[in-house]
Amino acid sequence: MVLSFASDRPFDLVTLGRACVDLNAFDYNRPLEETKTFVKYVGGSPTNIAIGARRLGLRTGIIAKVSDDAMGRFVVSFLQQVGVDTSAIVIDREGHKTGLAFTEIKSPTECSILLYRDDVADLYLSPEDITEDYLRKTKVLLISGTALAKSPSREAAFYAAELARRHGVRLVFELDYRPYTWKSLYEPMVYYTLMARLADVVIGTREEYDIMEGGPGQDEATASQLFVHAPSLVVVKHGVDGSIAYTREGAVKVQAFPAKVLKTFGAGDAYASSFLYGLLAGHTLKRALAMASAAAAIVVSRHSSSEAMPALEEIESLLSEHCEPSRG
Ligand SMILES: Nc1ncnc2c1ncn2[C@@H]1O[C@H](COP(=O)(O)OP(=O)(O)OP(=O)(O)O)[C@@H](O)[C@H]1O
Ligand SMILES: O=C(O)C[C@@H](O)[C@H](O)C(=O)CO
Repeated sequence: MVLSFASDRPFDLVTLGRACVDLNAFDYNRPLEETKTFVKYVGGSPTNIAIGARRLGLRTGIIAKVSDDAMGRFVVSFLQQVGVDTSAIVIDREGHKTGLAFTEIKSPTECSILLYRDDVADLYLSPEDITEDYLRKTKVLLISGTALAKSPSREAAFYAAELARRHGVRLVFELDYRPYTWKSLYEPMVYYTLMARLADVVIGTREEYDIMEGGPGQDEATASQLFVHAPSLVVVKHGVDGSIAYTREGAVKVQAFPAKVLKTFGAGDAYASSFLYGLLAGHTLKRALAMASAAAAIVVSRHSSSEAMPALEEIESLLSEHCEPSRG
């Protein structure tokens, strides 16, 4: 087992961060300016991860703040339908809105996201909204880096991380950098570093680690610097060039799977949910990485990032198709 987890907890995974709405271009393969129709999905990286992990059979929940309107109700009701626990979702009573993401699908390789996130409800999650009892109930807490972009969500995330450590909950930090939410590059540099040092597992793209480190770095050096602190597992994603996981004992690399790509976003969320599933199921690091990579390849071939999350059989079938790697 790569990591041990507390036993006898009602939840396997709780995520903390934004619960939002994605409006994905329906008449795609054109710029956003020319897109007239959109399909509405639940979105936001930590929410997608809770949904993806639930689809694989994990018992998941999410700590978030949503608007007191139709968008907030849409998010909560979808999560309930798919079996993600919503009892720690707080309703904002001060009129802040749920974030919206308009996704542009110009071509399978040219995608972008236009976020409407001014004064969004999720960044108003506050330490008072965090319940110690809820955190005590999970094996893993995943914190999204975007939750650190602003107070009081920033303090809520650090408070939750502290409670997680106190109660033997494994802490996963997903860097999840979205440029528009931060005031300067110094902010993510400082807060990412502080959170990453507290976490057991850190997951991010090379570009996101560069933001954290304040300049271009090397994967191995990134991992070694974190191993001085709490992390024992550091995952660096390189898009279609695959990903690599470092432990104190060494590194394991996995290739991306070939995919008929519809859009590029959502890959990272599918990857995290499936990777954590693999770790919690006690698979080898190689197998957990391959499952992550397979889930990501499936989601990039589909229209959404949440409803598109694959079932275990779909991941296993892709793995066996490519005969990689052996079970562990
Ligand atoms: N075009 C692709 N085809 C197949 N697999 C892909 C593709 N892009 C990404 N992946 C897989 O998804 C993993 C994560 O992708 P990436 O490094 O782009 O993370 P990310 O930037 O967090 O994703 P996102 O775009 O969802 O924010 C990669 O390591 C790879 O396994
Ligand atoms: O909130 C966002 O950043 C957009 C997401 O909702 C979207 O589903 C995505 O980018 C997945 O990673």
